[in-house]
Amino acid sequence: MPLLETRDITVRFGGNTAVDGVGLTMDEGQITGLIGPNGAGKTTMFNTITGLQKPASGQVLLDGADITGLSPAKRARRGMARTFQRLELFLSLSVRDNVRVAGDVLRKGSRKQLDEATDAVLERTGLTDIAGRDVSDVPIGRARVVEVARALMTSPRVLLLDEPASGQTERETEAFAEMLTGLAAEGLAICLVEHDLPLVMRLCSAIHVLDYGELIASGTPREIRESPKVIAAYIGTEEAAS
Ligand SMILES: Nc1ncnc2c1ncn2[C@@H]1O[C@H](COP(=O)(O)OP(=O)(O)OP(=O)(O)O)[C@@H](O)[C@H]1O
Repeated sequence: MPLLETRDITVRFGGNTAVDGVGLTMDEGQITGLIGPNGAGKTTMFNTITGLQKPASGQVLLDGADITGLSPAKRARRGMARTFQRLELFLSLSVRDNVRVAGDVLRKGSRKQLDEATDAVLERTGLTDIAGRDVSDVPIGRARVVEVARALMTSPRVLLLDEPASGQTERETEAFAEMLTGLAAEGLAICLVEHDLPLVMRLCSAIHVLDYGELIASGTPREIRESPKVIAAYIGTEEAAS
């Protein structure tokens, strides 16, 4: 059974169908890609999975349980965490406090335990050296890692990342890729929305492709690369399906 599954999700904004009957799955210990040209419906799917967007129809299942009616907070307590395409950090707080605050909200335990958990996450994500800096002074590539660290503070089972590599240098992306591979190896189900297609092809075991709100392909990176529908969807965009 997949850890996370959507069944026949449709989302409409007025007369515009942003997501049209999409069913996709994410497995434990795997990095799953969700790709598609601009406006394809990727962020809308993330919003629907995490409870920020109510679908017109369809279901979201976590571990086989229907969570479609649950609030974002309840989903978070069940192990769902995400990052945002437009960074949603607390700019007046330090890196450490941005990470710590997520644990404050969701973790039980003493102050000392929370401090220790924060240190462990900062270490795990390679942020210890900049922990005391204001997040507003941190380059965007590393600020994206701060968002991931904050998500990890909730001890998620499913982690949804919305364009995490955007704004990163090549070196930062390398370190980031290594971190994601390590997190998946520890059992996390990671879903990656990302325009850096070579990165997606390299990291993901399965990829779902949206185009104009419809799921046009699901498969391994090789199947996706060779899919005529996917190639057609990307023709005319700057991104090459290679
Ligand atoms: N709140 C909203 N109100 C109205 N239309 C919306 C809203 N959010 C998204 N849309 C529309 O829904 C469609 C899907 O948008 P979405 O942001 O999910 O695409 P995306 O694949 O994440 O795009 P991008 O790669 O550019 O981030 C687009 O046509 C978009 O204009």
